[in-house]
Amino acid sequence: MNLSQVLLSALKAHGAREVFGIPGDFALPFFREIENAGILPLYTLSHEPGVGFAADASARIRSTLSVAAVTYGAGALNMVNPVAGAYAEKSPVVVISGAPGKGEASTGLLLHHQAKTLDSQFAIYQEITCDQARLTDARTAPAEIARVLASCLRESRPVYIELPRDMVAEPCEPVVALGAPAVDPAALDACTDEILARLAAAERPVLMVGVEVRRFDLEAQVAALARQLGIPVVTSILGRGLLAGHDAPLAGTYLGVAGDEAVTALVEDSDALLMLGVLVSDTNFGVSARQIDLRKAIHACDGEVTLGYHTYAHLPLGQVVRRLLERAPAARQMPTLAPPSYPHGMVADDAPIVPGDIARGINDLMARHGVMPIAADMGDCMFTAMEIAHQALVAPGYYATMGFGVPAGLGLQAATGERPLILVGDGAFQMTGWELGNCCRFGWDPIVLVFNNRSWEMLRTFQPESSFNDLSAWDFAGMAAGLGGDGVRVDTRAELAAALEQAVATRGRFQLIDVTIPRGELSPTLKRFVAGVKRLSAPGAR
Ligand SMILES: Cc1ncc(Cc2csc(CCOP(=O)(O)OP(=O)(O)O)c2C)c(N)n1
Ligand SMILES: [Mg+2]
Repeated sequence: MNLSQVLLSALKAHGAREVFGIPGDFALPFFREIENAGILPLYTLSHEPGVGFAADASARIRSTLSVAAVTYGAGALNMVNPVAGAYAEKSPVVVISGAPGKGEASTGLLLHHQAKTLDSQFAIYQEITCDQARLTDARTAPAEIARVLASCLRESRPVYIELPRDMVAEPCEPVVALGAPAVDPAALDACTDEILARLAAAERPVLMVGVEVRRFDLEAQVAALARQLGIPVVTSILGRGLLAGHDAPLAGTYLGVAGDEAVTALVEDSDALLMLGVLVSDTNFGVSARQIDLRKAIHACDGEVTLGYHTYAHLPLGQVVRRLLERAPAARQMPTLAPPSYPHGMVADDAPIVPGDIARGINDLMARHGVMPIAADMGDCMFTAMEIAHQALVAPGYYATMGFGVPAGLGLQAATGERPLILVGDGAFQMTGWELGNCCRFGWDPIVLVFNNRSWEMLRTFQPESSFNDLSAWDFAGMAAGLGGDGVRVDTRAELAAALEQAVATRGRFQLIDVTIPRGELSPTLKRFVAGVKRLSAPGAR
């Protein structure tokens, strides 16, 4: 085999099921190898941010690594933002960048696509990946690939592989995958015993699940653990959608002052908050009504478990969950929880549409036609997603970048074959919505709801005096046909209800519903979030 075939085979063996990418002259030879080898299907998109977001979503929904292949310089540096978001939200994306060959790198000329030096890109990617390799020697390449792919899966973070274009066809030995690092059984037992002792001594234990539970494919085990422990479960905002379809005593999503009061009280009154795979971020905890004393919490994330003032190192979450399941006593009783409730029954009348209506309309639609995986962009559409019945959701809930929604929806359909629902604001659609033009090439047919308030509304809520938050009215519905889909603008709730039914009934072409929302109208969740942030950030609030 050659180096490209070895790399592609190793990627597939480690869980990759496709490559998203855009070539360039430094990557053309590698893309030719991808196409000729047929080891992984290649989906080329139109702009590298879309490549990164699509690969990120594929990794999230399949709970394993994914691949984003680009050219050197203009391509790879164009993808820095999505990879940074994948790093922040623990999504294992393998970035493969073409690069100048040995000969050209030594000409002494400034090469096209070169920024500062030929090492600059590698240095930039060192900041947003957990491991890196430059495949400049076919003798060491298998071990380099094995190391980097093992890091990607172990850390659940992006990694970076630089592939000089004169190396792609070099004969190469296959990759031998590295095994998982050994775990100290005594430390694991001491840690799990301490966790169980704290939970047993607590009067109000609560389990909070976060992104790592999905990333390490632990939802079934964590649902079983919650049942065995007999304690209520909540998700973090970034963990929204976790345990959907699993039998777990799920109370809802913790949103602090922006969320359900009962869920907020459950978490903030707990005397033993067990956080599994939760990122302790401002979006997860920044709107806590009361400061949660994290020193009383038990936090398992990033391969460590912290209890109070001490930390157990090198304990992967999967091992901790496995050992807890083996050692936890059977629950005396299950918590009596009111199941989470979600708004239904949108009135299909001539009233204008507000974001809360969209959540109701989608909940009604899914009650009739079944759930769909959801990709949400940053903006009020993401807060509206918190009001949609709990199911698989990918959204930039912590890194909070715009542009994620449409490409992530395409990544979902490429990865799962399931038709996704995409929620995106007009501002974010202006960034990456055009990737919909690639749907017809690959047979994708997402249903896309554009929250068209002609505004950067989230910014306006924090700075209403600035007129630069006003956007003009783009006719997104009118643009759909030119991109190979169907578009309709809806101004009333009756029109929204009809458009949703029509979209579900139409397969094979993306369906874009351009939803007119009066400027200034917010989802109930965003209203509470903004009010909470303003109140908690007021002088003397804490
Ligand atoms: C890549 C990037 N650049 C800027 C910003 C900063 C921002 C956060 S929210 C927002 C406005 C979003 O407008 P949209 O119409 O999409 O949604 P809505 O507020 O509901 O009306 C901006 C510009 C972020 N997060 N990411
Ligand atoms: Mg908007």
